[in-house]
Amino acid sequence: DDQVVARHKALCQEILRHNRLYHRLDAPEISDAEYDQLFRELLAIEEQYPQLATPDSPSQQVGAEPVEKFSPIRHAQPMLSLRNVRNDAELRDFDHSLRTTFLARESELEYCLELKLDGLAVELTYRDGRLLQASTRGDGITGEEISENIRTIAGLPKQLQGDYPDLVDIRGEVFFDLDDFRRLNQRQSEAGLKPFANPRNAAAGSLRQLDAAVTAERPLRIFCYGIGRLEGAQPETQFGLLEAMARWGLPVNLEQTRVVRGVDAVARRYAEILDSRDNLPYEIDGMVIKINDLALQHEVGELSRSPRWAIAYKFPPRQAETV
Ligand SMILES: Cc1ccc2cc(C(N)=O)cc(O)c2n1
Repeated sequence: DDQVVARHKALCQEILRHNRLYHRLDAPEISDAEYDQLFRELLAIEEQYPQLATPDSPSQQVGAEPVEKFSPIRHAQPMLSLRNVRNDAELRDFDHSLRTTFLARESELEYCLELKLDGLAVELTYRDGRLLQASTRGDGITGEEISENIRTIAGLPKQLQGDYPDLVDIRGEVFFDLDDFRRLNQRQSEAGLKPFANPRNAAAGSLRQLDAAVTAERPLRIFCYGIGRLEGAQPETQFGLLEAMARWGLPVNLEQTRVVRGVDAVARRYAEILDSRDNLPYEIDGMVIKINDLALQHEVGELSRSPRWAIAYKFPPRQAETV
């Protein structure tokens, strides 16, 4: 009767709307349990009134659903996380422990200093200069396969150029420019959708979209900062590695990177960045400090989950916005 037909129509609309929100915008408004309840009610009505199970009913499209999740990718070399220091005293401990314990050198160490982008870490595997696959960091050992989505990032070359290696795992941070982030949230609100809490969540949400067409509408950026496997000539220093990646055509934040000697110069650069971070077009949450000489990095080695030769010097949490 009319009431059943009306209920069936309402269920179809609600279910199709949820599919769009969930699969295309990664912003569901009802829980999976509520969604399942709607679907069960729809199937019950169509069991009683088979004529309602028309081709455009959600019940006829099951199976056509895009993949519910990403396939797992095991990183050939684990993607290590960075330990943190939060003040100059801890920074000096880090430097002192390196110079005395591991390198038995009292002389000053040379460090490569980068901005620490507040985004999502990814790994890009290039074979013969072409992007073979891309994955999120995940737990450092296994990530999610997101090659389709990564390919939508403007500025990321499909083909490396120059003296690129036969095979290289590039590590980088995917992020949003602040202006693009604000515009995206404007669009979210206009579409009656939940805005993203911060640029990092927006980058993660945009990159982990099941539908790459949605990712393509998101102006994601990437800065490459390191490598895993590299079959080819090894650069001598961290800065040299960054220059090589830039030469191959990869986006690298070279002009914001410094090589300095001694911990005092590290502290000075940190103060400089902390002071000027609000002028940057993207969010950073600190500075990355790495021993510049790659042979020394290998000599110093790694802890279970983090390099011994690197540290993140984090900024203090932002003061609550003064109203
Ligand atoms: C080894 C390592 C791990 C995480 C990193 C993260 C960033 C970053 N978020 O910018 C930069 C780096 O050079 C990193 N380096």
